[in-house]
Amino acid sequence: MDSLWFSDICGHHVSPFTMLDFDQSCHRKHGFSLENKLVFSRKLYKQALTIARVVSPSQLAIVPSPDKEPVDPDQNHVAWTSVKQERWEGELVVQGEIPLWLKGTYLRNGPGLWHIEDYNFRHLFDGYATLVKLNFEDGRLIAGHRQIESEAYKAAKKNKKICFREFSEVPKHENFMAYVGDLSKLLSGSSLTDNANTGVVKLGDGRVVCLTETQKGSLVIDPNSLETLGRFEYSDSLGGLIHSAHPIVTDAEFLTLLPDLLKPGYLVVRMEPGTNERKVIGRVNCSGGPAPGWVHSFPVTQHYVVVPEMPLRYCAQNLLRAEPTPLYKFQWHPQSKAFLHVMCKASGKVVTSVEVPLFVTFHFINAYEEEDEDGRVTSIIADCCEHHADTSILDQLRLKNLRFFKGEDVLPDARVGRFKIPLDGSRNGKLEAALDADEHGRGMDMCSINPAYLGKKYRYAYACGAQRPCHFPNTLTKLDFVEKKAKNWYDEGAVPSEPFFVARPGATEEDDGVVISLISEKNGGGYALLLDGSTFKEIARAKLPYGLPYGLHGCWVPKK
Ligand SMILES: CC(=O)/C=C/C=C(C)/C=C/C1=C(C)CCCC1(C)C
Ligand SMILES: CC(/C=C/C=O)=C\C=C\C=O
Ligand SMILES: [Fe+2]
Repeated sequence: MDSLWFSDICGHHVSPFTMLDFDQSCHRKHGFSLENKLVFSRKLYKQALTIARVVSPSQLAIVPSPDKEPVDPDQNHVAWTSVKQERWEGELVVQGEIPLWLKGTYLRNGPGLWHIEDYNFRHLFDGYATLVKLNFEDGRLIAGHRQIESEAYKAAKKNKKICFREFSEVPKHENFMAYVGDLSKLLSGSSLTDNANTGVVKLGDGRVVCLTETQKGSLVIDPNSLETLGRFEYSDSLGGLIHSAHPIVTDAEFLTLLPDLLKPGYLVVRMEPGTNERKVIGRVNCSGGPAPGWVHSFPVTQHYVVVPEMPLRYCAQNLLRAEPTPLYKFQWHPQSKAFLHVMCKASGKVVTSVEVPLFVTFHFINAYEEEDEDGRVTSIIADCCEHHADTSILDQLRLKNLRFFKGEDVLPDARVGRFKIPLDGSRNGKLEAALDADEHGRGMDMCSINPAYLGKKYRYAYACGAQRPCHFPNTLTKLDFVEKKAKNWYDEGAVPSEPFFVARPGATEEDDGVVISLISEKNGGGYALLLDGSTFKEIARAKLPYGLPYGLHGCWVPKK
């Protein structure tokens, strides 16, 4: 049966046809019906056939993970080691002083479990989500962590194997028919992961949602118990399978981008607090390339949404592959160029699309409008953690590379990339470093700002930088875009996670507040750290009972 399938699929006579036709013809010939009768795009389907042609049945057998190598305990940093247990909660002993105004819960999400039984995952982004909380009140600190109960995680635990498509991992198929069945599930989205391991946001109505890049991976959690309450169901009929991992969330709205892989472009959508319905603000068509650029994040100004079109683009072929490619589900298309599109939030009109130098970024930091003396908006400034248009950072985030550090300086350089987008009809935008990257050791990612400055002219950002030699960002850094200086915090061998800024209630200065980070230490320990937002000096730390794995993004849930 396998070889029959293979030769059918390899047939050179294949004409464009729908899934339904395909299903019927499969059923006629082989008594095999594909589970999904969805009529899907001919284009994607033809791509599926191309992949099927290049994948030989032997490649579909269960294969050991290529990264399954003996782990050197000396290299086994707790940041890159699966979380010790499903959950824990307890009060921490605080050294220093937690300000009494700090009342609420910091939540941090990230991929904390990177194996199932003896199968080790490949990439940082594959891990099953571990949610961490730090609850501050009256100078005291209660911490906890818990695994997010996604369908993907529950199925993996039950079946002792990966059952959904993760960032780089794909369930192994027993035979070729199972592979073809999985392709149809991929196109309907049912085989995609809901492992909400990227971030966590508090909606304007108080609901707290963990997110990843698949829409189905939007899971509502309880910020106190960290229990997974269920899927956040989008009640609209916008469809699509993926969205930006970083929506812009304020008390007034939730904005996100839905990439359109079939007709390359993006829908800009908005959801009101208290609803589950996203409404379309507008649509941007891509200016180049066969597919939209990856939109892990995007920035907004007060009146505009900036839609980035990176030359690192989603790749339907790579989505369908059983084994990861060097760029996973993406492909680098330098010839397709890079663009930034600016959409008016009120009208949905694209006011400009400019070509910009090639860039690679996961994270935009902020954006704002620049005005002339008559108050007319002349340009938009958009800042991001920019990896010098070099995609190798994605490979550097493979667990094999993260777990192997022998002192070589292998972290690719990054900078604060500052785009200037003219609004006078010019066709090109500029990209320059906002400050000398040596200020932060030429490492730059995992940024936060004072949320009151979202979309507005701002002076400070907090991020992870580098003290070299290193293989991963290892400092906490305060960036000052006026003085063009950085202040750096460093603890030898420690891996700090995203510095998260919480403003002091009533503050008038942008940096009046605290910066929270969770630190994974080289000795296997870990602690919660509080820095003063202004001086960037330590004000408190509290040791955790054991070190936690590296985590990605957080949010602040103030005490009601
Ligand atoms: C953790 C992080 O930053 C990114 C996670 C990205 C994920 C889980 C992406 C998953 C995807 C699939 C499973 C298939 C569709 C493409 C894509 C969105 C990359
Ligand atoms: C850890 C990371 C991206 C996370 C995405 O959410 C990037 C690190 C880059 C290092 O320079
Ligand atoms: Fe991110």
